[in-house]
Amino acid sequence: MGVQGSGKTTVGTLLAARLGADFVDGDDLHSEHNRKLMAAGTPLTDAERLPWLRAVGERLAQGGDSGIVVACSALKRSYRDLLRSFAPAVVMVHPHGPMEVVAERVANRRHQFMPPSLLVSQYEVLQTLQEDERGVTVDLSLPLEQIVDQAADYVRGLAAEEEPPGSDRGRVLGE
Ligand SMILES: Nc1ncnc2c1ncn2[C@@H]1O[C@H](COP(=O)(O)OP(=O)(O)OP(=O)(O)O)[C@@H](O)[C@H]1O
Ligand SMILES: O=C(O)[C@H](O)[C@@H](O)[C@H](O)[C@H](O)CO
Repeated sequence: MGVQGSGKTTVGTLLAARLGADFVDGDDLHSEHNRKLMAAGTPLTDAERLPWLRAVGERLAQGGDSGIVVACSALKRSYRDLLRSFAPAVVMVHPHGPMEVVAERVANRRHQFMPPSLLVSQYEVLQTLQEDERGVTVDLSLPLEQIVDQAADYVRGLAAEEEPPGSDRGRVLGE
């Protein structure tokens, strides 16, 4: 999860490889209508995000043979509640940090539909992870390797904790 340019695709791809899981970019699940709105510099409303979040939830719920990592902004608590209604065991990884750092990154990359002008609105909408949400916040200013280490440690820690005692599913994700 995270604002545009926070590193969801980059971190998600590396994390999925580390865990041996599939990777899906939620950007690929947006409707043509939503893509056009964003490309024109119009932030999506809750109602416009809803069908997209459902599609992301369905994809999460389908999973993959060895797990799945999905990149999705999931900016509000209510959006994440919706995703959890599809996939209750989902773990959030949130690369988070100063807007100035992200602004510089988005200024230096090309995106298929997301203009840098939407970044302020993304920070305005963002609600960070709350205490009772299963997830980890990582500092997006860190080198990618460290971000992925922290995220993978968190996910593996949870997987080990949640392994039922005496289970023959002793293998921790990605090992
Ligand atoms: N920790 C990092 N250190 C340096 N550069 C980074 C880091 N994380 C991401 N980047 C760079 O920042 C840019 C944005 O990253 P990325 O595309 O992964 O973000 P995103 O959240 O998926 O964006 P969007 O949601 O807009 O698709 C890319 O050019 C990426 O290489
Ligand atoms: O929730 C939203 O406003 C949007 O869908 C975006 O956040 C994009 O999907 C994405 O992150 C592209 O940069």
